[in-house]
Amino acid sequence: MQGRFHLYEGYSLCKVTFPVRIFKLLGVETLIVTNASGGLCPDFKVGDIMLIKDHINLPGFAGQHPLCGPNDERFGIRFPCMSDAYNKDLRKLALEISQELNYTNFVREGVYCMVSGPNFETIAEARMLQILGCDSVGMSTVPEVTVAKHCGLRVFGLSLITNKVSLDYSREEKVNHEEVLEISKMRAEHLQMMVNTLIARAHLLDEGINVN
Ligand SMILES: O=P(O)(O)O[C@H]1O[C@H](CO)[C@@H](O)[C@H]1O
Ligand SMILES: Nc1nc2[nH]cnc2c(=O)[nH]1
Repeated sequence: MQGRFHLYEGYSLCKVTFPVRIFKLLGVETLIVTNASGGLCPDFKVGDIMLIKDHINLPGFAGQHPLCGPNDERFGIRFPCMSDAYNKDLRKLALEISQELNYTNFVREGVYCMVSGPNFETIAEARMLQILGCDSVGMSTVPEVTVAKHCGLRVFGLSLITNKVSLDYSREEKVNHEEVLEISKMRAEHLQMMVNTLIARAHLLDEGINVN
């Protein structure tokens, strides 16, 4: 996909995730998601690439969930397991690739949290998310991943840390969307390289071939 739909644009989560079901019907087996997010983990720097290990579906806690409503059994079961949403083998492969590409000083692993947006976090909200165990926060991805997991797609996710989320009332810098775009442009080639290499090697995992 070139771009995506967001909840904050006014689309229902059913519409936001519709393309994922189309992918499934087209025979797609693996969904690779990328996004931009704000770093909450104190160790993260702007420009880091975070391999998404897990997520927190904050809108889902409040009933904004793409699988609410009658379950379409053609896609998946009523109560899907979500404890292994991000495929372990692909994450391991991505870590190995980041070593080969000499990217280790800016590749991390962590937990992504979705909020609805469109405003960026207040300091109190950011502190709360950090306490909850979130390493980064953004306004997308989780609905698509949830629907992908529901219909049995294998998922791999990368989040680019485009800014540090303000956790301190004395900090003067303010996050803005221009910064998000600028950092995304700066890291675009590294992200492309990681994804391209991963795609080139992922099928070897399916065939049970040692990728090292
Ligand atoms: O998650 P993506 O769409 O990559 O982008 C993130 O960056 C935008 C805010 O700057 C929001 O859309 C947020 O979700
Ligand atoms: N919610 C949220 N989304 C983002 N997308 C990019 N940076 C951020 C951020 O700091 N907060």
